[in-house]
Amino acid sequence: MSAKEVKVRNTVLAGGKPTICSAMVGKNQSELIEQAETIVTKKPDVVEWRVDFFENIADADAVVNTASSIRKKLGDLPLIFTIRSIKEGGQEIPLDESGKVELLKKVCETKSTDLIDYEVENDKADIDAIKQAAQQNDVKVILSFHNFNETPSEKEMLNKLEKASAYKADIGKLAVMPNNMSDVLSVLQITQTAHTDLDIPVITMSMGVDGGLTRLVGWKFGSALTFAVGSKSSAPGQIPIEVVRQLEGYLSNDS
Ligand SMILES: O=C1C[C@@](O)(C(=O)O)C[C@@H](O)[C@@H]1O
Repeated sequence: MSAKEVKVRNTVLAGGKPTICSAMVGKNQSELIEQAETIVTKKPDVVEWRVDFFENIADADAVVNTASSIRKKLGDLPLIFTIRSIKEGGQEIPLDESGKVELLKKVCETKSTDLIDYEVENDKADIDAIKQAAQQNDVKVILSFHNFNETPSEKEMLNKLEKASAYKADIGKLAVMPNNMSDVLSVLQITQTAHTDLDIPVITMSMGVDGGLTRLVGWKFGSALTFAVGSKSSAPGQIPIEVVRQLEGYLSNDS
């Protein structure tokens, strides 16, 4: 397997092949289980739990128990555990950064997830602590960057992905909001550049209605994962999984 591929359970995250993630955004265990059951029927390749939506996030045992109940519903589908910060488009949560880091480490130690998403702009010491707990427990780390207001310059976007690589993330991720179609082209351009030049896989998307096309064709430019709606949307512009899957079929060589 090349350094640009990450294998989690039976899913290979690379670029250049269609791979879909659906998110769960329930506020309690029963909503999450219901969403997991619906999502599984839609056959994504990966599932994300957006834990910032979980009302019991401050109770680490509740989080770990819920992760294990979700895990049972997912069969062999890889799970991404994400606490998106309010700064980068997430929900307000009753945990400060050190509480968040402790929770992420515990989730790694209890092997409750396959991947952790943490933002690349966080303190390097926190990133290193999470990376270490993850590595010891065979959990992969995605270092991500989000901007829900605008699309930074191509140079800045590439810098974020390069930083993820320099910090030894397993995968780099970038989600930004376009204000025009040139912004959408920029995301596709930097996706191709990062896919060619970096030594880790990258996940990219342009959000909103205008960015929607990146969710359909990003993999052709090297994005290793696209987020599509399996039960409920977790970001603007996400398209139902059935639509993404069908189009991917037409764009694949083996169709
Ligand atoms: O980072 C991402 C990407 C995303 O923001 C999107 O635009 O699809 C959705 C989030 O749930 C996920 O954590």
